[in-house]
Amino acid sequence: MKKAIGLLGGTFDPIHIGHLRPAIHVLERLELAEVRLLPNYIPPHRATPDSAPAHRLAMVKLAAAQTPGLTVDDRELRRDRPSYTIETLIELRREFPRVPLCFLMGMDSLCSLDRWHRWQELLDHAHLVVSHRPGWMPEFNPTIEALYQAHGTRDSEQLHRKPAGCIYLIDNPQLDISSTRIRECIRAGNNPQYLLPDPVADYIRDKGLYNGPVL
Ligand SMILES: Nc1ncnc2c1ncn2[C@@H]1O[C@H](COP(=O)(O)OP(=O)(O)OP(=O)(O)O)[C@@H](O)[C@H]1O
Ligand SMILES: O=C(O)c1ccc[n+]([C@@H]2O[C@H](COP(=O)([O-])O)[C@@H](O)[C@H]2O)c1
Repeated sequence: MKKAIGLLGGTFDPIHIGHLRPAIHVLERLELAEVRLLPNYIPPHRATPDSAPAHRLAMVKLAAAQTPGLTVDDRELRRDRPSYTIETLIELRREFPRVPLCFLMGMDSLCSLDRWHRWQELLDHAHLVVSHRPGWMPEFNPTIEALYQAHGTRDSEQLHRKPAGCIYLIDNPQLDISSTRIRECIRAGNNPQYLLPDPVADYIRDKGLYNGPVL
């Protein structure tokens, strides 16, 4: 079987170290072929992002350019409608019929997975690799608990033996960073250095995103 592909979907408004360190950790620990960063167009379950899709994509590209193994997949931005993960996974599965696909997410995303569009079908097309996130204990509601009982594994080899169907909680270094906090930091006129890659911070400053000063 070909090497597994990692997928990290997000609004990335903006992309930050809390996305990138877990992505690199998973890439290396699970020996993935790559981790594709998939910026969404219209996030299904949240308010419209502050910055336009083109800005969010540009920042994701700047972040990925610095790191071997991280690539950018802009397919959701080419669909002019809410970015439902199930549609993305079905499309990718058609392109890679037998390759293991690992959809990466933070613990916050797993805890609310039962509110995703056609969530029962997600594991037919991909594994879920879940990073711990400060403030989010793996305390599942009964539906997610049942899903985890049926699909959870502690054996990472399973992710390579099967193309889809496992939930794997990965023990990653935890970083208490969010895009919300970064937007607030910039809005308050504070310095976001070391929370996100320098080229992304420069881009935000140049474009005056999040009401920061345009230089
Ligand atoms: N610090 C973090 N540690 C682990 N996973 C994270 C972290 N930040 C984001 N993620 C995960 O990355 C994915 C994309 O996150 P998203 O782009 O919404 O970032 P965010 O920081 O949660 O944004 P916001 O604060 O705007 O809600 C989600 O699956 C989320 O759980
Ligand atoms: O498909 C859904 O219904 C769905 C609901 C919520 C989130 N998602 C996806 O989960 C990823 C993280 O979302 P977010 O809102 O935390 O940036 C991103 O790829 C979203 O498109 C998908």
